[in-house]
Amino acid sequence: MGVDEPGLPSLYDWAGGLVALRRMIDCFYDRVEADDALSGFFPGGVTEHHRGHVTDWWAEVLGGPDTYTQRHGGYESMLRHHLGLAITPAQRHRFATTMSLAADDAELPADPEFRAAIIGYLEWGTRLAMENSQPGPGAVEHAPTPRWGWGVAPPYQG
Ligand code: HEM
Repeated sequence: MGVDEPGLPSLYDWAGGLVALRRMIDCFYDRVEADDALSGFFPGGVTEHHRGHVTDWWAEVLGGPDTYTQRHGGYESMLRHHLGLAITPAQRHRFATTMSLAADDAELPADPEFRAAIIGYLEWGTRLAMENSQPGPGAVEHAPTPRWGWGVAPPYQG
């Protein structure tokens, strides 16, 4: 169940759990590897290690198991990976739209409520990643891993 939305399934369960999220992440990085704007971030291709860790991050954010916090270093580790990348607005936009396409590739649920929720997280997360990737201080150094929910448009329960 969602961490703070009693009576509603978590976004993680709605997506189809870890297997479905891994499918989305694989579709995403397969596209990234062929993308002129994004492939340069991953010289030599996107490793199995990276794909697995990012899947665990998304699973935790969407209300699944807290594996990323327990085993991969949590928020601080995710933040560290983005420091200094100097992500541009165009690269951020490409990243977000590519994930939306990957959700289609992976045949995640296509209902408006689920897609609105994950796109909301993507807009939020990519903008934070872009800000935190710029030179100089400014990033929030310690925080819990975020937990995302349905927001203002949960599944309709007439
Ligand atoms: C919702 C937005 C994002 C999420 C959830 C996310 C998630 C993550 C996570 C969890 C890691 C660490 C993986 C590990 O523990 O090994 C990571 C690393 C990385 N991310 Fe992101 N990221 C986001 C946005 C971006 C954007 C916009 C870019 C670039 C355009 C980017 C580029 C990278 C790169 C290059 C690394 C690996 C750095 C390295 O291995 O040194 N990320 N990301």
